[in-house]
Amino acid sequence: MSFKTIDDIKDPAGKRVLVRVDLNVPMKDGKITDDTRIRAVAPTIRDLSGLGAKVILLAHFGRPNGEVVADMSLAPVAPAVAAVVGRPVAFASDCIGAAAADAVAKLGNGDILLLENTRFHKAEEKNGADFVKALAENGDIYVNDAFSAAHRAHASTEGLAHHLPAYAGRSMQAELTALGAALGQPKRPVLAVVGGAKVSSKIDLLENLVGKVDLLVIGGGMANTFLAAKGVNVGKSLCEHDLADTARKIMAAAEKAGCEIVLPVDAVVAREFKAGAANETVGLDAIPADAMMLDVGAASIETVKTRIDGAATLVWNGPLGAFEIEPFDRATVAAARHAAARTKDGKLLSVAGGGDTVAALNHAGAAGDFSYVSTAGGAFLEWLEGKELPGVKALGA
Ligand SMILES: Nc1ncnc2c1ncn2[C@@H]1O[C@H](COP(=O)(O)OP(=O)(O)O)[C@@H](O)[C@H]1O
Ligand SMILES: O=C(OP(=O)(O)O)[C@H](O)COP(=O)(O)O
Repeated sequence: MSFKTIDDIKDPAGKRVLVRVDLNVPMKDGKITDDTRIRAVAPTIRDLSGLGAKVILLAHFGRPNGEVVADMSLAPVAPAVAAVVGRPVAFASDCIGAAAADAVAKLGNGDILLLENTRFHKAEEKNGADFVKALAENGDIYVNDAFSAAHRAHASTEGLAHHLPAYAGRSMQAELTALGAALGQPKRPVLAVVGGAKVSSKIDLLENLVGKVDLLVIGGGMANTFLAAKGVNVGKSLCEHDLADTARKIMAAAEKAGCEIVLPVDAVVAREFKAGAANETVGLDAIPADAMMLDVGAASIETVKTRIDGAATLVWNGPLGAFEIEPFDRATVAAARHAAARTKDGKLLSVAGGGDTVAALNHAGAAGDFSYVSTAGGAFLEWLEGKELPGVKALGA
Protein backbone atom coordinates (compact mmCIF):
# COMPACT_ATOMS: atom_id res chain seq x y z
CA MET A 1 0.00 0.00 0.00
CA SER A 2 1.43 3.37 -0.94
CA PHE A 3 0.37 6.59 0.72
CA LYS A 4 1.48 10.16 1.04
CA THR A 5 3.49 11.15 4.08
CA ILE A 6 3.95 14.49 5.77
CA ASP A 7 6.98 15.07 3.54
CA ASP A 8 4.51 15.32 0.63
CA ILE A 9 2.52 18.20 2.17
CA LYS A 10 3.00 21.28 0.01
CA ASP A 11 3.42 24.61 1.81
CA PRO A 12 2.39 23.41 5.29
CA ALA A 13 3.10 26.80 6.92
CA GLY A 14 -0.12 28.34 8.17
CA LYS A 15 -2.23 25.32 7.23
CA ARG A 16 -4.57 23.82 9.83
CA VAL A 17 -3.55 20.17 10.10
CA LEU A 18 -5.89 17.76 11.91
CA VAL A 19 -3.63 15.05 13.28
CA ARG A 20 -5.26 11.84 14.56
CA VAL A 21 -3.08 10.47 17.34
CA ASP A 22 -3.63 7.69 19.89
CA LEU A 23 -3.45 9.21 23.36
CA ASN A 24 -5.28 6.29 24.96
CA VAL A 25 -2.52 5.98 27.55
CA PRO A 26 -2.60 3.98 30.79
CA MET A 27 -3.65 6.27 33.63
CA LYS A 28 -4.01 5.85 37.39
CA ASP A 29 -5.55 8.45 39.69
CA GLY A 30 -5.39 11.06 36.92
CA LYS A 31 -1.67 10.43 36.29
CA ILE A 32 -0.25 8.90 33.11
CA THR A 33 1.65 5.74 34.03
CA ASP A 34 3.20 5.08 30.60
CA ASP A 35 3.80 7.75 27.96
CA THR A 36 5.00 5.45 25.14
CA ARG A 37 2.11 6.42 22.86
CA ILE A 38 2.83 10.13 23.40
CA ARG A 39 6.51 9.62 22.60
CA ALA A 40 5.51 7.70 19.46
CA VAL A 41 3.55 10.61 17.96
CA ALA A 42 5.93 13.36 19.11
CA PRO A 43 8.03 13.33 15.88
CA THR A 44 4.96 14.05 13.74
CA ILE A 45 3.80 16.85 16.06
CA ARG A 46 7.27 18.39 16.26
CA ASP A 47 7.89 18.16 12.52
CA LEU A 48 4.53 19.71 11.57
CA SER A 49 4.91 22.44 14.18
CA GLY A 50 8.46 23.09 12.98
CA LEU A 51 7.15 23.51 9.44
CA GLY A 52 4.80 26.23 10.68
CA ALA A 53 1.58 24.23 10.49
CA LYS A 54 -1.21 24.80 13.01
CA VAL A 55 -1.25 21.37 14.65
CA ILE A 56 -4.68 20.25 15.88
CA LEU A 57 -4.65 16.91 17.68
CA LEU A 58 -7.66 14.58 17.56
CA ALA A 59 -7.78 11.57 19.88
CA HIS A 60 -10.03 9.29 21.90
CA PHE A 61 -9.64 8.20 25.50
CA GLY A 62 -11.30 5.08 26.90
CA ARG A 63 -14.75 3.98 25.83
CA PRO A 64 -17.25 6.63 26.99
CA ASN A 65 -19.90 5.38 24.55
CA GLY A 66 -20.86 8.79 23.23
CA GLU A 67 -21.34 10.35 26.66
CA VAL A 68 -19.27 13.08 28.32
CA VAL A 69 -17.49 11.19 31.11
CA ALA A 70 -15.34 13.41 33.33
CA ASP A 71 -12.60 10.88 34.02
CA MET A 72 -12.26 10.18 30.29
CA SER A 73 -11.38 13.78 29.48
CA LEU A 74 -8.17 14.38 27.56
CA ALA A 75 -7.52 17.59 29.56
CA PRO A 76 -4.83 15.98 31.78
CA VAL A 77 -3.11 14.59 28.69
CA ALA A 78 -2.39 18.03 27.13
CA PRO A 79 0.40 18.95 29.61
CA ALA A 80 1.90 15.47 29.17
CA VAL A 81 2.04 15.97 25.39
CA ALA A 82 3.59 19.41 25.95
CA ALA A 83 6.25 17.90 28.23
CA VAL A 84 7.22 15.25 25.65
CA VAL A 85 7.08 17.54 22.60
CA GLY A 86 8.79 20.41 24.42
CA ARG A 87 6.24 23.01 23.25
CA PRO A 88 3.02 24.39 24.79
CA VAL A 89 -0.17 22.47 23.97
CA ALA A 90 -3.52 24.28 24.26
CA PHE A 91 -6.73 22.37 25.01
CA ALA A 92 -10.32 22.82 23.76
CA SER A 93 -13.28 21.39 25.68
CA ASP A 94 -14.95 19.92 22.57
CA CYS A 95 -13.67 18.50 19.29
CA ILE A 96 -16.38 20.23 17.18
CA GLY A 97 -18.51 23.36 17.42
CA ALA A 98 -17.71 26.77 18.90
CA ALA A 99 -15.23 25.57 21.54
CA ALA A 100 -13.07 23.90 18.90
CA ALA A 101 -13.47 26.68 16.30
CA ASP A 102 -12.55 29.42 18.81
CA ALA A 103 -9.43 27.54 19.95
CA VAL A 104 -8.37 26.86 16.34
CA ALA A 105 -8.89 30.54 15.42
CA LYS A 106 -6.41 31.53 18.15
CA LEU A 107 -3.61 29.33 16.77
CA GLY A 108 -0.52 30.94 15.30
CA ASN A 109 1.81 29.14 12.90
CA GLY A 110 3.53 26.24 14.67
CA ASP A 111 1.09 26.23 17.61
CA ILE A 112 -0.34 22.97 18.95
CA LEU A 113 -3.90 22.32 20.18
CA LEU A 114 -5.47 19.17 21.61
CA LEU A 115 -9.23 18.75 21.15
CA GLU A 116 -11.39 16.91 23.70
CA ASN A 117 -12.14 13.15 23.41
CA THR A 118 -13.76 12.44 20.03
CA ARG A 119 -15.72 9.56 21.63
CA PHE A 120 -17.75 12.05 23.70
CA HIS A 121 -19.86 12.13 20.51
CA LYS A 122 -21.77 9.00 19.50
CA ALA A 123 -21.23 9.81 15.81
CA GLU A 124 -17.46 9.30 16.15
CA GLU A 125 -17.72 5.50 16.34
CA LYS A 126 -20.59 5.47 13.82
CA ASN A 127 -18.44 7.48 11.39
CA GLY A 128 -21.43 9.81 10.95
CA ALA A 129 -21.23 12.06 7.88
CA ASP A 130 -22.33 15.25 9.70
CA PHE A 131 -19.79 14.65 12.46
CA VAL A 132 -17.01 14.06 9.95
CA LYS A 133 -17.94 17.36 8.27
CA ALA A 134 -17.98 19.15 11.63
CA LEU A 135 -14.47 17.82 12.40
CA ALA A 136 -13.25 18.71 8.89
CA GLU A 137 -14.36 22.35 9.31
CA ASN A 138 -11.34 22.91 11.54
CA GLY A 139 -8.74 21.55 9.13
CA ASP A 140 -7.19 22.01 5.71
CA ILE A 141 -5.24 18.74 5.87
CA TYR A 142 -5.63 15.41 7.68
CA VAL A 143 -2.74 13.36 9.02
CA ASN A 144 -3.32 9.94 10.59
CA ASP A 145 -0.59 8.95 13.03
CA ALA A 146 -2.68 6.51 15.07
CA PHE A 147 -1.76 3.05 13.80
CA SER A 148 -3.06 1.59 17.08
CA ALA A 149 -6.57 2.89 16.30
CA ALA A 150 -6.44 2.15 12.56
CA HIS A 151 -8.57 -1.00 12.97
CA ARG A 152 -11.49 1.29 13.82
CA ALA A 153 -13.52 2.78 10.94
CA HIS A 154 -14.41 5.85 13.00
CA ALA A 155 -14.91 9.47 11.90
CA SER A 156 -11.49 10.61 13.12
CA THR A 157 -9.61 7.48 12.00
CA GLU A 158 -11.25 6.84 8.63
CA GLY A 159 -14.02 9.27 7.65
CA LEU A 160 -11.82 12.37 7.64
CA ALA A 161 -9.43 10.82 5.11
CA HIS A 162 -12.23 11.07 2.53
CA HIS A 163 -12.94 14.74 3.25
CA LEU A 164 -9.49 16.31 3.41
CA PRO A 165 -6.16 15.68 1.68
CA ALA A 166 -4.86 12.74 3.75
CA TYR A 167 -1.33 11.82 4.80
CA ALA A 168 0.32 9.22 7.03
CA GLY A 169 2.23 10.47 10.07
CA ARG A 170 5.73 9.37 11.08
CA SER A 171 4.54 6.77 13.60
CA MET A 172 1.99 5.24 11.20
CA GLN A 173 4.74 4.94 8.58
CA ALA A 174 7.26 3.51 11.06
CA GLU A 175 4.84 0.92 12.47
CA LEU A 176 3.87 -0.46 9.08
CA THR A 177 7.49 -0.63 7.94
CA ALA A 178 8.73 -2.25 11.16
CA LEU A 179 5.94 -4.82 11.39
CA GLY A 180 6.41 -5.76 7.73
CA ALA A 181 10.14 -6.19 8.25
CA ALA A 182 9.79 -8.24 11.44
CA LEU A 183 6.78 -10.37 10.60
CA GLY A 184 6.42 -10.32 6.82
CA GLN A 185 7.81 -13.85 6.66
CA PRO A 186 8.04 -15.04 10.24
CA LYS A 187 10.32 -17.90 11.19
CA ARG A 188 8.31 -20.85 12.52
CA PRO A 189 7.14 -22.00 14.95
CA VAL A 190 5.21 -18.80 15.60
CA LEU A 191 3.79 -18.41 19.10
CA ALA A 192 1.04 -15.88 19.83
CA VAL A 193 0.36 -14.87 23.42
CA VAL A 194 -2.96 -13.12 23.91
CA GLY A 195 -4.28 -11.86 27.23
CA GLY A 196 -5.69 -8.62 28.58
CA ALA A 197 -9.18 -7.43 29.27
CA LYS A 198 -10.72 -6.39 25.94
CA VAL A 199 -12.28 -9.81 25.47
CA SER A 200 -15.31 -8.97 23.33
CA SER A 201 -13.40 -6.73 20.92
CA LYS A 202 -10.50 -9.15 20.45
CA ILE A 203 -11.98 -12.64 20.69
CA ASP A 204 -13.30 -12.67 17.11
CA LEU A 205 -9.91 -12.08 15.60
CA LEU A 206 -8.51 -15.17 17.32
CA GLU A 207 -10.45 -17.30 14.85
CA ASN A 208 -8.28 -16.04 11.98
CA LEU A 209 -5.16 -15.81 14.09
CA VAL A 210 -5.15 -19.56 14.78
CA GLY A 211 -4.77 -20.04 11.02
CA LYS A 212 -1.62 -17.91 11.02
CA VAL A 213 0.28 -19.10 14.09
CA ASP A 214 1.43 -22.52 15.31
CA LEU A 215 0.60 -22.04 18.95
CA LEU A 216 -1.71 -19.73 20.87
CA VAL A 217 -1.17 -19.17 24.59
CA ILE A 218 -4.18 -17.48 26.14
CA GLY A 219 -3.92 -15.73 29.50
CA GLY A 220 -5.35 -12.77 31.39
CA GLY A 221 -9.04 -11.98 31.26
CA MET A 222 -9.26 -13.56 27.80
CA ALA A 223 -8.41 -17.01 29.25
CA ASN A 224 -11.29 -16.89 31.72
CA THR A 225 -13.85 -16.85 28.90
CA PHE A 226 -12.22 -19.91 27.33
CA LEU A 227 -11.98 -21.73 30.67
CA ALA A 228 -15.66 -20.99 31.41
CA ALA A 229 -16.54 -22.33 27.93
CA LYS A 230 -14.76 -25.55 28.93
CA GLY A 231 -16.88 -25.82 32.07
CA VAL A 232 -14.48 -24.33 34.63
CA ASN A 233 -16.21 -22.43 37.42
CA VAL A 234 -14.46 -19.06 37.19
CA GLY A 235 -16.16 -17.45 40.21
CA LYS A 236 -16.26 -13.66 40.00
CA SER A 237 -13.45 -13.42 37.43
CA LEU A 238 -13.61 -11.07 34.47
CA CYS A 239 -15.40 -13.32 31.99
CA GLU A 240 -17.79 -12.89 29.08
CA HIS A 241 -20.04 -15.92 29.59
CA ASP A 242 -22.15 -15.07 26.54
CA LEU A 243 -19.05 -15.56 24.36
CA ALA A 244 -18.72 -19.23 25.31
CA ASP A 245 -19.91 -20.34 21.86
CA THR A 246 -17.38 -18.04 20.19
CA ALA A 247 -14.63 -19.49 22.37
CA ARG A 248 -15.68 -23.04 21.42
CA LYS A 249 -15.73 -22.06 17.73
CA ILE A 250 -12.18 -20.73 18.04
CA MET A 251 -10.99 -23.92 19.75
CA ALA A 252 -12.52 -25.96 16.92
CA ALA A 253 -10.95 -23.69 14.26
CA ALA A 254 -7.57 -24.06 15.97
CA GLU A 255 -7.81 -27.83 15.95
CA LYS A 256 -8.66 -27.79 12.25
CA ALA A 257 -5.76 -25.44 11.49
CA GLY A 258 -3.30 -27.49 13.54
CA CYS A 259 -2.74 -24.65 15.99
CA GLU A 260 -2.43 -25.73 19.60
CA ILE A 261 -4.26 -23.59 22.16
CA VAL A 262 -2.65 -23.47 25.59
CA LEU A 263 -4.81 -22.31 28.50
CA PRO A 264 -3.75 -21.70 32.11
CA VAL A 265 -3.71 -24.69 34.45
CA ASP A 266 -3.78 -22.68 37.67
CA ALA A 267 -4.61 -19.16 38.82
CA VAL A 268 -3.82 -16.57 41.48
CA VAL A 269 -7.16 -15.69 43.03
CA ALA A 270 -8.21 -12.84 45.31
CA ARG A 271 -11.43 -11.37 46.60
CA GLU A 272 -10.34 -7.75 46.17
CA PHE A 273 -8.87 -5.92 43.21
CA LYS A 274 -6.23 -3.97 45.12
CA ALA A 275 -2.51 -4.00 45.86
CA GLY A 276 -1.48 -6.54 48.45
CA ALA A 277 -4.94 -8.18 48.58
CA ALA A 278 -4.93 -11.59 50.28
CA ASN A 279 -4.40 -14.11 47.50
CA GLU A 280 -3.65 -17.76 46.85
CA THR A 281 -2.71 -19.96 43.92
CA VAL A 282 -5.26 -22.65 43.16
CA GLY A 283 -5.95 -25.29 40.55
CA LEU A 284 -8.80 -24.75 38.11
CA ASP A 285 -11.07 -27.09 40.07
CA ALA A 286 -10.70 -25.01 43.23
CA ILE A 287 -11.58 -21.45 42.25
CA PRO A 288 -13.70 -20.04 45.07
CA ALA A 289 -17.13 -18.82 43.92
CA ASP A 290 -16.54 -15.38 45.50
CA ALA A 291 -13.00 -14.85 44.12
CA MET A 292 -11.44 -13.48 40.93
CA MET A 293 -8.58 -14.97 38.91
CA LEU A 294 -6.22 -12.00 38.68
CA ASP A 295 -3.12 -13.74 37.34
CA VAL A 296 -2.14 -17.12 35.97
CA GLY A 297 -0.42 -19.33 38.53
CA ALA A 298 3.14 -20.65 38.94
CA ALA A 299 2.56 -23.85 36.94
CA SER A 300 1.07 -21.83 34.07
CA ILE A 301 4.08 -19.49 34.14
CA GLU A 302 6.41 -22.48 33.67
CA THR A 303 4.29 -23.65 30.71
CA VAL A 304 4.45 -20.21 29.08
CA LYS A 305 8.24 -20.12 29.49
CA THR A 306 8.60 -23.59 27.97
CA ARG A 307 6.41 -22.57 25.04
CA ILE A 308 8.53 -19.46 24.52
CA ASP A 309 11.63 -21.70 24.49
CA GLY A 310 10.09 -23.74 21.68
CA ALA A 311 9.20 -20.74 19.51
CA ALA A 312 11.23 -18.97 16.84
CA THR A 313 8.85 -16.00 16.68
CA LEU A 314 6.69 -14.52 19.44
CA VAL A 315 3.81 -12.10 18.95
CA TRP A 316 2.21 -10.83 22.15
CA ASN A 317 -0.77 -8.67 22.99
CA GLY A 318 -2.45 -8.45 26.37
CA PRO A 319 -0.97 -8.94 29.85
CA LEU A 320 -1.31 -12.37 31.48
CA GLY A 321 -2.77 -10.83 34.61
CA ALA A 322 -3.80 -7.56 36.26
CA PHE A 323 -0.16 -6.46 36.19
CA GLU A 324 -0.82 -2.93 37.46
CA ILE A 325 -1.50 -4.37 40.92
CA GLU A 326 1.16 -6.34 42.79
CA PRO A 327 1.48 -9.28 43.16
CA PHE A 328 -0.73 -9.96 40.11
CA ASP A 329 2.09 -8.84 37.80
CA ARG A 330 4.17 -12.00 38.35
CA ALA A 331 3.25 -14.00 35.26
CA THR A 332 3.45 -11.01 32.91
CA VAL A 333 6.82 -9.94 34.32
CA ALA A 334 8.21 -13.51 34.23
CA ALA A 335 7.08 -14.11 30.64
CA ALA A 336 8.32 -10.69 29.49
CA ARG A 337 11.77 -11.19 31.05
CA HIS A 338 12.03 -14.72 29.68
CA ALA A 339 11.13 -13.60 26.14
CA ALA A 340 13.54 -10.66 26.43
CA ALA A 341 16.40 -12.96 27.49
CA ARG A 342 15.73 -15.39 24.61
CA THR A 343 15.66 -12.45 22.22
CA LYS A 344 18.96 -11.10 23.58
CA ASP A 345 20.48 -14.56 23.07
CA GLY A 346 19.43 -14.41 19.41
CA LYS A 347 17.05 -17.37 19.81
CA LEU A 348 13.75 -15.53 19.42
CA LEU A 349 12.25 -12.75 17.35
CA SER A 350 9.81 -11.03 19.68
CA VAL A 351 7.14 -8.48 18.79
CA ALA A 352 4.72 -7.15 21.39
CA GLY A 353 2.10 -4.44 21.22
CA GLY A 354 -0.80 -2.71 22.96
CA GLY A 355 -1.14 0.28 25.29
CA ASP A 356 -1.14 -1.82 28.45
CA THR A 357 1.18 -4.50 27.10
CA VAL A 358 3.86 -1.88 26.43
CA ALA A 359 3.34 -0.51 29.94
CA ALA A 360 3.70 -4.06 31.29
CA LEU A 361 6.94 -4.64 29.35
CA ASN A 362 8.28 -1.33 30.67
CA HIS A 363 7.23 -2.35 34.19
CA ALA A 364 9.18 -5.60 33.72
CA GLY A 365 12.20 -3.71 32.36
CA ALA A 366 11.97 -5.91 29.26
CA ALA A 367 10.74 -3.60 26.48
CA GLY A 368 14.24 -2.61 25.36
CA ASP A 369 15.22 -6.20 24.65
CA PHE A 370 12.20 -7.10 22.49
CA SER A 371 12.86 -7.14 18.74
CA TYR A 372 10.04 -4.66 18.20
CA VAL A 373 7.46 -3.05 20.43
CA SER A 374 4.38 -1.66 18.68
CA THR A 375 2.03 0.95 20.13
CA ALA A 376 -0.83 -1.18 18.81
CA GLY A 377 -2.64 -4.15 20.35
CA GLY A 378 -5.88 -4.92 18.54
CA ALA A 379 -4.70 -3.18 15.36
CA PHE A 380 -1.46 -5.17 15.45
CA LEU A 381 -3.35 -8.47 15.77
CA GLU A 382 -5.68 -7.52 12.90
CA TRP A 383 -2.67 -6.53 10.79
CA LEU A 384 -1.15 -9.93 11.63
CA GLU A 385 -4.33 -11.66 10.48
CA GLY A 386 -3.76 -10.02 7.10
CA LYS A 387 -6.80 -7.76 7.42
CA GLU A 388 -6.86 -4.41 5.69
CA LEU A 389 -7.10 -1.79 8.44
CA PRO A 390 -9.74 0.86 7.58
CA GLY A 391 -7.58 3.73 8.84
CA VAL A 392 -4.64 2.60 6.69
CA LYS A 393 -6.78 1.77 3.66
CA ALA A 394 -8.34 5.24 3.68
CA LEU A 395 -4.86 6.78 3.35
CA GLY A 396 -4.20 4.75 0.19
CA ALA A 397 -2.87 6.88 -2.62
N1 LIG B 1 -7.27 -11.84 34.91
C1 LIG B 1 -7.52 -10.54 34.74
N2 LIG B 1 -8.57 -9.96 35.36
C2 LIG B 1 -8.82 -8.65 35.17
N3 LIG B 1 -8.09 -7.82 34.38
C3 LIG B 1 -7.04 -8.37 33.73
C4 LIG B 1 -6.70 -9.74 33.87
N4 LIG B 1 -5.62 -9.97 33.10
C5 LIG B 1 -5.29 -8.81 32.51
N5 LIG B 1 -6.14 -7.83 32.89
C6 LIG B 1 -6.12 -6.40 32.50
O1 LIG B 1 -6.06 -6.27 31.10
C7 LIG B 1 -5.71 -4.92 30.82
C8 LIG B 1 -5.04 -4.81 29.47
O2 LIG B 1 -5.86 -5.37 28.47
P1 LIG B 1 -5.92 -4.83 26.96
O3 LIG B 1 -6.46 -3.44 26.94
O4 LIG B 1 -6.66 -5.85 26.19
O5 LIG B 1 -4.38 -4.81 26.54
P2 LIG B 1 -3.59 -3.82 25.56
O6 LIG B 1 -3.90 -2.40 25.98
O7 LIG B 1 -2.14 -4.14 25.74
O8 LIG B 1 -4.09 -4.11 24.19
C9 LIG B 1 -4.82 -4.50 31.96
O9 LIG B 1 -5.35 -3.31 32.53
C10 LIG B 1 -4.89 -5.67 32.96
O10 LIG B 1 -5.06 -5.26 34.30
O1 LIG C 1 -5.81 1.14 23.27
C1 LIG C 1 -6.09 0.81 22.11
O2 LIG C 1 -5.99 -0.46 21.65
P1 LIG C 1 -5.31 -1.72 22.40
O3 LIG C 1 -5.95 -1.90 23.77
O4 LIG C 1 -5.62 -2.86 21.48
O5 LIG C 1 -3.84 -1.46 22.51
C2 LIG C 1 -6.51 1.81 21.07
O6 LIG C 1 -6.47 3.11 21.59
C3 LIG C 1 -7.90 1.48 20.53
O7 LIG C 1 -8.84 1.57 21.56
P2 LIG C 1 -10.25 0.78 21.42
O8 LIG C 1 -9.96 -0.71 21.52
O9 LIG C 1 -11.10 1.28 22.56
O10 LIG C 1 -10.83 1.14 20.06
